[in-house]
Amino acid sequence: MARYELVKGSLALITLTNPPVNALSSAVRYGITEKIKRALGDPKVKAVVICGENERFCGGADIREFAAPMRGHSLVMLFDDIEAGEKPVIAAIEGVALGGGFELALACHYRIAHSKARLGLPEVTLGLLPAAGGTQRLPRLIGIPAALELITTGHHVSAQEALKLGMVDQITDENACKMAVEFALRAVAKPLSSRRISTLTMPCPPNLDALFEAVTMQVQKKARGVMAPLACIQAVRAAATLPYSKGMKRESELMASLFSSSQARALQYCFFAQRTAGKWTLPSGAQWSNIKPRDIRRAAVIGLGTMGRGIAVSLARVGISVIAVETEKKLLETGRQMVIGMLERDAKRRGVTASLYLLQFTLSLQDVKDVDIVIEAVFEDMSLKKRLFRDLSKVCRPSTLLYTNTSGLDVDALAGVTDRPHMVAGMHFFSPAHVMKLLEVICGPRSSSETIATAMSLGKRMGKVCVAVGNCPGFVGNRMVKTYTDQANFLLEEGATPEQVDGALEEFGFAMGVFRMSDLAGLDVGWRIRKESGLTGPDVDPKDPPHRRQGHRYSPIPDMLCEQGRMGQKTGCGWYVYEKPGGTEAKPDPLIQKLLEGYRVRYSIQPRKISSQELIERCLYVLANEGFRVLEDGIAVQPEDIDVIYLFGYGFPRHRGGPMFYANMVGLGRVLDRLEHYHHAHPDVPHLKPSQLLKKLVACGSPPIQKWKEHIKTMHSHL
Ligand SMILES: CCCCCCCC(=O)CC(=O)SCCNC(=O)CCNC(=O)[C@H](O)C(C)(C)COP(=O)(O)OP(=O)(O)OC[C@H]1O[C@@H](n2cnc3c(N)ncnc32)[C@H](O)[C@@H]1OP(=O)(O)O
Ligand SMILES: NC(=O)C1=CN([C@@H]2O[C@H](COP(=O)(O)OP(=O)(O)OC[C@H]3O[C@@H](n4cnc5c(N)ncnc54)[C@H](O)[C@@H]3O)[C@@H](O)[C@H]2O)C=CC1
Repeated sequence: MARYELVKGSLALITLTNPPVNALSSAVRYGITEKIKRALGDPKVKAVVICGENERFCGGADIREFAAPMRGHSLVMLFDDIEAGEKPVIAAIEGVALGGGFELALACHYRIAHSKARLGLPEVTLGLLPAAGGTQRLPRLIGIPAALELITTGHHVSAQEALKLGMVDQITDENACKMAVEFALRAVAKPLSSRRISTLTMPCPPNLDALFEAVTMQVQKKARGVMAPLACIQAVRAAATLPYSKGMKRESELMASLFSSSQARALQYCFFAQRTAGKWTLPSGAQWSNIKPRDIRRAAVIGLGTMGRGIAVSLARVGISVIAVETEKKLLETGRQMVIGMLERDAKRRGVTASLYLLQFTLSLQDVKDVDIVIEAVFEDMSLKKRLFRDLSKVCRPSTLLYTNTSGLDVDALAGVTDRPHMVAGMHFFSPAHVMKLLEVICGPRSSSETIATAMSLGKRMGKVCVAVGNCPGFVGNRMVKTYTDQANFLLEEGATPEQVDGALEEFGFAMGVFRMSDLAGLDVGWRIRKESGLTGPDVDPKDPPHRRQGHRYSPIPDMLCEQGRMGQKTGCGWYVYEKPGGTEAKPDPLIQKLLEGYRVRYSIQPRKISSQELIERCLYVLANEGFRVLEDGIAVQPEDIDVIYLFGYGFPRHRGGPMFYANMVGLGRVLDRLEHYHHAHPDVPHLKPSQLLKKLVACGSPPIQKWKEHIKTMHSHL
């Protein structure tokens, strides 16, 4: 786990050997401790270089080991020994130096980094703090403000930035290890006292209290209820106010309070869930590792509305040429200007040149005949989309793959009108498509493995987190979110207000509650979908009373808002009122209060006071319940896929892990009990009826989430 070599007769080269990221597992910690002892004790050795195998210095502690209490050699003692040693130790940083890996580098006397390396202390993103001296050494090295920024956000920095901040001593385009060896030979003669970071005097700005207060407020605003960033601030404050040894003690106490917290477990689960979702498998046996995706160079985007524009930008900024198609000159021109503006702003932010030469705009579908793929983003209208897919199969060459960005229509029905049903699938982007990280890739029953692999790999190339899911109305995300918004609407009928429901959800950790989010997205989006599925509009069965549709309870309140032209932020009012159309500051609207009161009177609903507990349980347990049904139906293969969709597409608070992980944390037995209770109270809401899978898991003793897969019938997979 750590290799030892004597080079140039007087240098010990210690290489961490724990692929793929040389994580500091207990075996690695043991290995380095032994090798450092040997190097420091060998009179032939005058200096030491530490590097990592496969051009990666170290990705930090082995996160998998955090599931159990930490055992084995202590990093803190090892790092103190390295720093206190009388021989210069040089960290040769290639690839990454993150978390414990960067703390190891901070304990060394010098740091040489490759120009492409990335460095940082991302522990906070795992619900922890850098507890191997990171919170004490980094502020001493680069000052309190910069250290606070890095430690509380977990941001990685480039080697160039690290050099500017003083985190490394030198950067190189050559092999960092070779450079470090040469550097070490020169360092032998130099005194080490000024190189021991723990002994440096802390550079303290004069207004220390104000600084800590401002950062605390910033953190509380950005990540409400999240513990780790606040603990990070306290640890850095200790560095600023206490001697090193006392600061280390405080760092360790704060880490102990985080280490076994539910937030840390949730955040670490998110880290692995994201990686698990990237490893998709189809029932045919095709998977991420054995199917070659097509190389995509030219794409067409049909429809330059809200979504088409973002999709065009996402493609062009990774070097894919785009032909965008619209129906009218005016719409094409508006779309063109928007896309160009978005690309230019994006390029400016990234310090690159906007790749405008990759864009082409047309009113003729014939122009897409030679592209590798088409992504359709026209109105959510099945007959329009079918017409378009028929035309596309006539226009495009036989090898062109066809994708739809529908938010919930049947992908297979679209495949069925083409001459190439196996080459059709869904690529469901989220709005705004050039910003949101999630991409649901929808596998129709006839979609080929290559079609799916190509969408997944293209998504990754565009910087998306891709999740492969099956084909059903709303797929995973929108199918589930309907149950959540339905509950929120029912709660309004029963006595809650939009601000009460949103307040409870925001307190839980959502950046925006369900009603504020609907106002932002536009209420007309859901209205159009409800009309399309016959829940409102002329297709409604006239025998259905207003609060019942298709045999179940239905809330017509959102439709009533749309009928009044209250479409959300864009019209200046929706569930809330805004200062102007397009305004963002939501204020409670007395007209909504009146509308709700009138509704309750008309349907003889006695309003009641609803607790935050009920608001959260009804909205979130029903969400997880539908997640269990999604798993049961084989629309998602594993709970991690659902959670990743909710984390990246719906703003589910990361420190809660996602709806399925949250249900697991609450306890499946409790979720089942509460759903039974609410279903008993509202028998006309089928989504409150506990799913079979939930009952089965509880009957099996509520296994941990990683084991649920064993209880899901994979032979029914629709992927
Ligand atoms: C009281 C107790 C006191 C304890 C004191 C200890 C305090 C500490 O020292 C705390 C820490 O370090 S916490 C760890 C901090 N490090 C990180 O957060 C880095 C996590 N890794 C990454 O960002 C990317 O993997 C990275 C950028 C490194 C590489 O990205 P890639 O996209 O190239 O590769 P991935 O697909 O992400 O990863 C490849 C495989 O490696 C696994 N992995 C990555 N980092 C790991 C890590 N740190 N520990 C364990 N496994 C890790 C990753 O899961 C993936 O595995 P497979 O999915 O099986 O292939
Ligand atoms: N808006 C959203 O938040 C999301 C929407 N979607 C889906 O993306 C699709 C597009 O939605 P939006 O961009 O919001 O709609 P939009 O109404 O903003 O834009 C649709 C555009 O398609 C154009 N169009 C219509 N027929 C066309 C044709 N035959 N050829 C070329 N262009 C044509 C229209 O002129 C319009 O500019 C829909 O299927 C929607 O369900 C998916 C995810 C999120």
